Amino acid sequence: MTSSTPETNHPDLWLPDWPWPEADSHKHKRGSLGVVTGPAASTGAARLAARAGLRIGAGLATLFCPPSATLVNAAHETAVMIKPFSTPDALAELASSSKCVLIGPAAGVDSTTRENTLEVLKHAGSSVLDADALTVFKDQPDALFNAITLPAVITPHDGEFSRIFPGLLDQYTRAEAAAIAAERSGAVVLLKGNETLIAAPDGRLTVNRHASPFLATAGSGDVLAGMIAGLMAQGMEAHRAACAGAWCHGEVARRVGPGLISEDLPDALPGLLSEFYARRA
Ligand SMILES: NC(=O)C1=CN([C@@H]2O[C@H](COP(=O)(O)OP(=O)(O)OC[C@H]3O[C@@H](n4cnc5c(N)ncnc54)[C@H](O)[C@@H]3O)[C@@H](O)[C@H]2O)[C@@H](O)CC1
Ligand SMILES: Nc1ncnc2c1ncn2[C@@H]1O[C@H](COP(=O)(O)OP(=O)(O)O)[C@@H](O)[C@H]1O
Repeated sequence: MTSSTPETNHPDLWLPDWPWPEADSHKHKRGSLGVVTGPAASTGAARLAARAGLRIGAGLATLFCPPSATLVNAAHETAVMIKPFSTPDALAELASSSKCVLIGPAAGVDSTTRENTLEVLKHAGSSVLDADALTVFKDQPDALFNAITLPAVITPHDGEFSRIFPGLLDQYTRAEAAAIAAERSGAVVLLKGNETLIAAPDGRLTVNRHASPFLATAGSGDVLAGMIAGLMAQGMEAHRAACAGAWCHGEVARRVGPGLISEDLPDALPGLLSEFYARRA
């Protein structure tokens, strides 16, 4: 177990690795992101995430949805694409052609989400797991950890963290708990809160305090997961992508300020990204 003090998150840690498009880039080169939606009445969280992933630079963002959710998704989206799937095998095929897949936001706490999550972990180039994709492993967290063999980020809030790492938050500091969780799971663990801990299995440990209390609103975590997945779709290394996502999420929240709703966050990214772009070497 590490007892080291976390490094404070700052753009110097990841801005040099920002995946800017080259002059000869095209959308496929910039990286494809897939986001799995829940059934028809539970699709908003995944749409927030997909929009965030596209805004942060993924060349293609596609919602992978059960057939029942096709029309509701299609009615809401324009730049984000929609691909329905009916079975875990069909999702596996879609995941195989994605550089990163995000699953969990409003996916549903049921065996379908569990099977779909295992397919994503096996077939996507990299994965981000949030919300229900973590909760479904409450009774058997080792089944989740054993399936993590490729780059993966998990983004639990305290409730979700305690379901898959029972007792850690009672026995250790948040920094220690996140570090142990990363080592145990093999994933980068981003433990959300007003101070967010970001731990990698190799021992890197970062704390993000660049945030806003106005992030305490429904769907803001879904946007964060989408930002991280969008950066991983562009090839950014998992721990750096998680740190970059957390900082940018906090910065756009500060810019929006009082009255913030989650929809505002992705659309505040271009202003921030333009400042980053002007600073590049
Ligand atoms: N627009 C949408 O469609 C949204 C859908 N959402 C989805 O709604 C489902 C339920 O998510 P929730 O996160 O509300 O609920 P959870 O199913 O994770 O359970 C919430 C419970 O967890 C415990 N908890 C402990 N620490 C917590 C913390 N820091 N934050 C929140 N809960 C904490 C509390 O006891 C709380 O009652 C998920 O599938 C989620 O993705 C939410 O993301 C909100 C937005
Ligand atoms: N008081 C706060 N100060 C700073 N950030 C916060 C605060 N409350 C919540 N957040 C951030 O908002 C996000 C909430 O995510 P989450 O709990 O998953 O919500 P949701 O499921 O509604 O998307 C996380 O990134 C968390 O760090």
